[in-house]
Amino acid sequence: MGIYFYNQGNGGRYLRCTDLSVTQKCSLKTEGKGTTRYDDGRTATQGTNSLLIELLLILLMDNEADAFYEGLPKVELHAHLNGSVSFQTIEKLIRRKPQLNIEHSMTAIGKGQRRTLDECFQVFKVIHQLVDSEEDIFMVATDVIKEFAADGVKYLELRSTPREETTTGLTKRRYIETVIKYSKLCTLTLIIKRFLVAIDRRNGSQVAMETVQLAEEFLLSSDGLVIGIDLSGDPTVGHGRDLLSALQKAKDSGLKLSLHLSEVCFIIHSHTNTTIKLT
Ligand SMILES: CNc1ncnc2c1ncn2[C@@H]1O[C@H](COP(=O)(O)O)[C@@H](O)[C@H]1O
Repeated sequence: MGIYFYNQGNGGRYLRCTDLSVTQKCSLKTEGKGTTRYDDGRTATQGTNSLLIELLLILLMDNEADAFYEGLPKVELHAHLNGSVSFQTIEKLIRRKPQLNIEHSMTAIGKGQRRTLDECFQVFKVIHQLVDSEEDIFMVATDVIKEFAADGVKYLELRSTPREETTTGLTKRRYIETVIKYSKLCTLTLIIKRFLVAIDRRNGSQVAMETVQLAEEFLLSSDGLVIGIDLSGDPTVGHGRDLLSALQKAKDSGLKLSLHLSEVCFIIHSHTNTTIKLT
């Protein structure tokens, strides 16, 4: 492990620690003493200040913990495709569609920011504007899978709501085909991929039934990639009861069910006697 700090020529002093996998750089107020070394052509001095060493060890431990957690094999069972788009991919999408005037702040909820449930669902609407063609969906699905793989995910269940867009010619069938296309193409990534076709409860029972029919077709034709149905969407809209027959149909045809239900408080005016055995 090397621990040293160096001058960058602009008067700034930087601390850097290196072991086999970690390089950490940070600016420091404290001055240190030591011998001069060369690092990438810059002058460097070895630190002897114990406070600095202590700080370096903390930084290293943080990095080692990150590396440890990154390396752990994981399963990801709740990834909405358009809820998993990284900053970098959003950047590419924004560049593709400058006419939309979409800014990063409109596509994500920053750390510590508070939003209402309604505002959260508005974010998805903005992302959907950016992801509205086969090319966009293919790029998003590819990036999301690669990023999960890089994060140590070994089993990934992606879910997404098929959409049709008349302006780009996108159909719901092509949407699903495009999401699973990369999963079929990529054999190198050591990650098991599965896909759930999502029902957005806002679209009502008729669309839910059509979505189940589409999912049934893919259950039979996608070589095991499409395995189930996800019920999602704004929980304040509509009533889960109206979707029960679609969910029952899905269950009867062998599709697995993953349901967002009862996420908000309602005053219950009426009950349903229908139950679906989930296991
Ligand atoms: C409490 N969290 C949540 N509850 C309910 N639905 C959610 C959700 N988080 C995401 N979605 C659903 O996922 C869609 C975006 O991804 P896809 O376009 O389908 O890939 C959202 O529009 C919403 O329907």
